[in-house]
Amino acid sequence: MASSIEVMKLERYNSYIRKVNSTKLIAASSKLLFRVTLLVALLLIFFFIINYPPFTSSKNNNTSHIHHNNIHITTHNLLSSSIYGGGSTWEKQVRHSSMPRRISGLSVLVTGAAGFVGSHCSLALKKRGDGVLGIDNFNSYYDPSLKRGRQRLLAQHEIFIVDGDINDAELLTKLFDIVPFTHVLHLAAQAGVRYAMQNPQSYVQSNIAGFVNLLEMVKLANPQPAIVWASSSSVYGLNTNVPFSENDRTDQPASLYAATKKAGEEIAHTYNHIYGLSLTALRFFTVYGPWGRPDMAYFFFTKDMVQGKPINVYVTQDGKEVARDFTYIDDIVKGCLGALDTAERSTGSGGKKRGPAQLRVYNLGNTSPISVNKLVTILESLLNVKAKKNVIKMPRNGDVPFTHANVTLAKKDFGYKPTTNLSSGLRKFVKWYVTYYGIQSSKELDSPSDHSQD
Ligand SMILES: O=C(O)[C@H]1O[C@H](OP(=O)(O)OP(=O)(O)OC[C@H]2O[C@@H](n3ccc(=O)[nH]c3=O)[C@H](O)[C@@H]2O)[C@H](O)[C@@H](O)[C@@H]1O
Repeated sequence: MASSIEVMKLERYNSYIRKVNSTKLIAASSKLLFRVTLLVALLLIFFFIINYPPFTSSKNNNTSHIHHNNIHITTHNLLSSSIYGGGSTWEKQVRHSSMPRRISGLSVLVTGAAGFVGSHCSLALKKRGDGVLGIDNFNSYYDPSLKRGRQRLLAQHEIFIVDGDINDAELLTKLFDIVPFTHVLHLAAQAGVRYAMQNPQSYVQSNIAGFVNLLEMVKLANPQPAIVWASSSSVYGLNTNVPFSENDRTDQPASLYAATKKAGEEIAHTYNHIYGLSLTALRFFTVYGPWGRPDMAYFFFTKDMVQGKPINVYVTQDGKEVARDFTYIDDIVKGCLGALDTAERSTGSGGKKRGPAQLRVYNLGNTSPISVNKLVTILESLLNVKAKKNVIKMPRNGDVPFTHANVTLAKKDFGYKPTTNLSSGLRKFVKWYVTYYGIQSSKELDSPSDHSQD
């Protein structure tokens, strides 16, 4: 009996000792955990500082005179790390997105990547194994949710778009510091011919100041990428030679938009001449297609016709039909990639020219002008609705009566050959439109007769 009591006592004592020990163990391990957490936090802070030096490298000092004039940039300067992500995740995304996945693949910075042409080109480049990094300021010139939609599409293909402005020298310098881009596809711009009368400054800010800022940064980048950029058929202005050839005069712009694009071509000449930048201007002719721009006639005609609203169809002052060389997006993308692939290297380094560099200008059009009236007829049959047309004289708002591209040069230099006619291109657009906006599809759209030209 006595011995069983002793056994119980012993057991109780043992369990007491176990409790004391485990309490000590918990206390010791929480101390250890605290120290490890502290160490990890210190290490993280250390790596953060190493990865993100302040924006005052020697390279930036070269450009500091530019920043001082720019209020927009000064604000960013203070907030830079919070605006640009400021963590290694952001930098990893930048590197990952711009890394080519094929041997001799390009590494392309696409400005305006959330735009119409920018998003299509980014996808095409990525699909063939090139590295693509986008930059876009997601401005509200037209519905930014469409731009966010394009961004989501690109993200599915592992293309990262930096939320930023081409006027931001700090940001561009940072991107060129992180990535040795081989090319810049510069498509960021204030587009639209008629809007230039409402907001002229936005054209100067994007198409002139923004372009110069980009060129200043490219000039200092090492390696210096080649630049392919979007000019416009509107530079032909009141030119009457048809079809428009690159040698025709372009000194009679009919809108401020056209004047800023023409200014871009002259600025390109200067940077090529002084700094040895390789520059190729592509004069796009009224580009249309899925994921297009809602400010363009074919897009808002579709919207208004679906909603039963009237549309204005312009005719010239003497009552003639207005026509455009409407060009399908896939053809434009092929042209952009062809121009990138044949672009020679920039020859400068450290902001100094080391030899002559390539300077090119190409028309990218469809070579078959179609009247706006005909465009409306095609839309009527695709949407199965009758348009409520107001036929009015073209207001004096910068529009030109017709455009028509001669693309011989682009064909010769990189095999450019448009293959989509307006009917089949619009069919693809309308198909996208009704799906994207959740509109009941008409029978017409589902029919298989999808004839491309040629
Ligand atoms: O190729 C180009 O250079 C330019 O093409 C388009 O400019 P635009 O050809 O004027 O395209 P839309 O604005 O879509 O106009 C197409 C046609 O519809 C006509 N239109 C426009 C608006 C309207 O209400 N009614 C109408 O008949 C215009 O006069 C024009 O002939 C783009 O908006 C520019 O950004 C681009 O640079």
